[in-house]
Amino acid sequence: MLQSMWNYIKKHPGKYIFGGMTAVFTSILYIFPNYIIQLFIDDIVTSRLTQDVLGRYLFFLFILMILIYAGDVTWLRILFGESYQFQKELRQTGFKSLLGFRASFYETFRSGDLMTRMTSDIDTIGMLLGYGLMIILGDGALLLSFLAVMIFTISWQVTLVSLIPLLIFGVIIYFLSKEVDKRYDAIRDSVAELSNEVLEVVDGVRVMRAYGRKDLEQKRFQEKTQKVVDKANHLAIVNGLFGQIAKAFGGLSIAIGLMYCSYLVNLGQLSVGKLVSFQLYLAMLNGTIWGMTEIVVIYQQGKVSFEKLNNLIKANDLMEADGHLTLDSIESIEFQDYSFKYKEDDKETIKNLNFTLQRGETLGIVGKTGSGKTTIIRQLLRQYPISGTGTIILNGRDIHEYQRENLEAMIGYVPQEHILFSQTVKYNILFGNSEANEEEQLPQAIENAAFTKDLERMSEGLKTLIGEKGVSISGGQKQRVSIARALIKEPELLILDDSLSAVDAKTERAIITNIQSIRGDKTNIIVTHRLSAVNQADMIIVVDDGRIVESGSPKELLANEGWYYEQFNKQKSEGGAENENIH
Ligand SMILES: Nc1ncnc2c1ncn2[C@@H]1O[C@H](COP(=O)(O)OP(=O)(O)OP(=O)(O)O)[C@@H](O)[C@H]1O
Repeated sequence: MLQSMWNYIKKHPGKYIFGGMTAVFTSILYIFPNYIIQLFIDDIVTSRLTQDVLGRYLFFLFILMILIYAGDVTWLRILFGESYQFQKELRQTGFKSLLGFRASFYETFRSGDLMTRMTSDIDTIGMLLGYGLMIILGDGALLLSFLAVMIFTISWQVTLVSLIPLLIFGVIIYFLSKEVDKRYDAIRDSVAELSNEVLEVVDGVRVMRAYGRKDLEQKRFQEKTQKVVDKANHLAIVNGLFGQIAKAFGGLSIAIGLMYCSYLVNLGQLSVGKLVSFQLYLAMLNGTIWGMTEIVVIYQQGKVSFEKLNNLIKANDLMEADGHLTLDSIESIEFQDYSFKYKEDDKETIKNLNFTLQRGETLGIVGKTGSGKTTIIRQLLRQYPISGTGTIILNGRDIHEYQRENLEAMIGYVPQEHILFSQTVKYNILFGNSEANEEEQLPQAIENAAFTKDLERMSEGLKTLIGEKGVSISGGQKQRVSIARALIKEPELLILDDSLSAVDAKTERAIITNIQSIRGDKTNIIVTHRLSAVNQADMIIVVDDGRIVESGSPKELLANEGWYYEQFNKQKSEGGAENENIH
């Protein structure tokens, strides 16, 4: 952690050198008011105080006050400004890592935990570079200057003796700091748990109400907030000890100093003015040492937070190294004896897949729920590291030889759970292709996704805000906005993963017909439970328990009289499937 802070400081040497010098200069100025008071008292004791001299002392005190104020404002502004800048850089680095991670990473980190790392942990680290450095620079410089003045202008023996309790105090603080570390770690974990709870409740509030679980959730939430309070109290006990011990040892050091000074005054070896100013220095020294103990707490908390953030930034989602080849088009996709297993599972989810898809063809993937259809799609999207056997060949080369980002740019993916942003309809569609022409491509994509009529009914049209800040749109509308987003990208490969489940059969037919007519020689993969969505496909594979159990054109599969044939007839009798125009 210190290394990364040091690296930041080294990047801005000018500001830190100027800030540091101003801090030291200002700290030295703090000595002078005490010195003036010392002269003032000695003048009273020796009856040398005149109105003139008093006026001069007051004038100097006034000037010192202004200089100290200006100095403190200058260096503190630099320090805190840079601390916010440092936080900004950490957030950007963290966010960049988040964007780079794959599905497997998000399955191990919970959202609340990620939020805590990106928000309060970074605040805590920033506090160390801002407030922490302020204490080190300000109080450190004060401490050194007070010590120097006490040793050289008053008495080094008195200074040493008075400091003994403070040294013992330092040792105690060192051991207490370890406890702070543990207890702070526990607090931030319980805060992360609380954030998870809030996110889950916000996400599932409708289901929660429908199941009458409001009171139960309230109770669970109360328990979690109570846990945070308990952990905070647990930490406060140790933090509180710091203050009490500091006061006790500080008092002891003032008492020792006072006794020793009085003894020297009696012997005539110390003036009364020096005794008073020594006590003032000692009191101020205590203040700075108290500040230095705070740095222990801030440091320990910063260390815990930094480790958490670093775990995120350095997290390895175990993806294989990126490939080097670039893609301009997708000519063919071939699965060769391909098997894949999720990290947590002990057996393979998809097994020995063999199929080929040529440019311009449409592949339908069907099968029972949980049979592995989405898992096949995830392999093409390279959401998981290689953990299976066999190969996926793209344009004659292993898929892993291609640059991931380049491959992603070729694919238009409509996932099962439709993720839309809390923005306008237009923003969500143009998200697929920000350079798309708004006069032509945008309305075309909307039309092809059969969303034009829905849009006309929306009061603000394309500017309608959807999601959190705007209107809630239906599941079927969400699906079509997502499809329009993929279509506007005009991708080489379009993947619809059960993306038509919430639209009626007529709308589904319209979308499929549109896709087939506009996609020309581009490739499509349609995963579906409704067989009518793939009755125009060039090839269909039927997946069962991760294996391809049937494959061929819709006509061939009907002739096979297997699972496809059964389902087709079942759906037809239920009025769902359309058997017209079967290939
Ligand atoms: N991230 C994951 N980690 C571990 N197992 C997973 C993961 N995702 C899916 N599975 C398991 O893999 C199997 C296949 O899931 P998959 O989502 O590919 O099926 P599917 O055919 O698309 O199902 P559906 O039709 O219901 O969408 C299931 O048993 C599922 O529990």
